[in-house]
Amino acid sequence: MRIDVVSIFPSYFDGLTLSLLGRARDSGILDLHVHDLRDWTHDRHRTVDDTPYGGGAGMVMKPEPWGLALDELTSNDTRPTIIFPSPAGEVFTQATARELANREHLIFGCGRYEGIDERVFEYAAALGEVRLISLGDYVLNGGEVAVMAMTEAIGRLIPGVVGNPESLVEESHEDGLLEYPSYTKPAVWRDHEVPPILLSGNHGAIATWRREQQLERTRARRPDLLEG
Ligand SMILES: CN1CCC[C@H](Cn2ccc3ccc(-c4n[nH]c(N)c4C#N)cc32)C1
Repeated sequence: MRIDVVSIFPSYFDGLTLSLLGRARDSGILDLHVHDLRDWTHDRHRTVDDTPYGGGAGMVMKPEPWGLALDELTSNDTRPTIIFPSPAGEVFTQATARELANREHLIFGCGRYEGIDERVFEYAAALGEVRLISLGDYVLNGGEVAVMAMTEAIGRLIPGVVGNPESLVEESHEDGLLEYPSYTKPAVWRDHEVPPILLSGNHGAIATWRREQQLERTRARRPDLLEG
């Protein structure tokens, strides 16, 4: 999979050179490129924003640099998926991550200020599948944090990125439930004991206990996941 990220803060993504995704990039499983939107400006000040038509506070990202960036990043392939983080978008879930992990080419466009000129989304629709996606119902200052989260959630599902694929199965939201609690040595820590069932060696009973823990936690913390 190829991922292109466009941002006015490209160094935000230095963290994607670390850990699992860093190794996936080094091994060629993940072909990730981060770009500075200002590279597609031509004025002395490398301007990417301007005042909003119709008035209002703040600034809006100009369409021209985005148009040039998208033209260049989509020139070599069929139809990429072009994702713009937005508080007005569909909410990103594990199902979204699974869906996007099967795509060949993702382009993430990180907005800042009050957002990107709407015509950019209209223009992009002729170049690929456009998705406006929100990280959740709270306001961030731009799209970069969302792209970091989405890239990690998607990247870890790409075959070969996570060493043991089995670990992708028993985790929160994969089966619609929250994950069970985890423990490791020592068996007793500051008078806190590991649940004895986990030391029993009875794998059937352990599996049953873990499932019960998942249901109990989901009922208590995320009853919405059990509806419908
Ligand atoms: C119109 N609003 C006004 C308040 C400030 C906003 C700043 N901003 C500019 C670009 C941009 C992109 C994503 C997000 C964002 N916020 N919350 C989430 N879950 C997001 C996600 N994905 C926020 C963003 C823009």
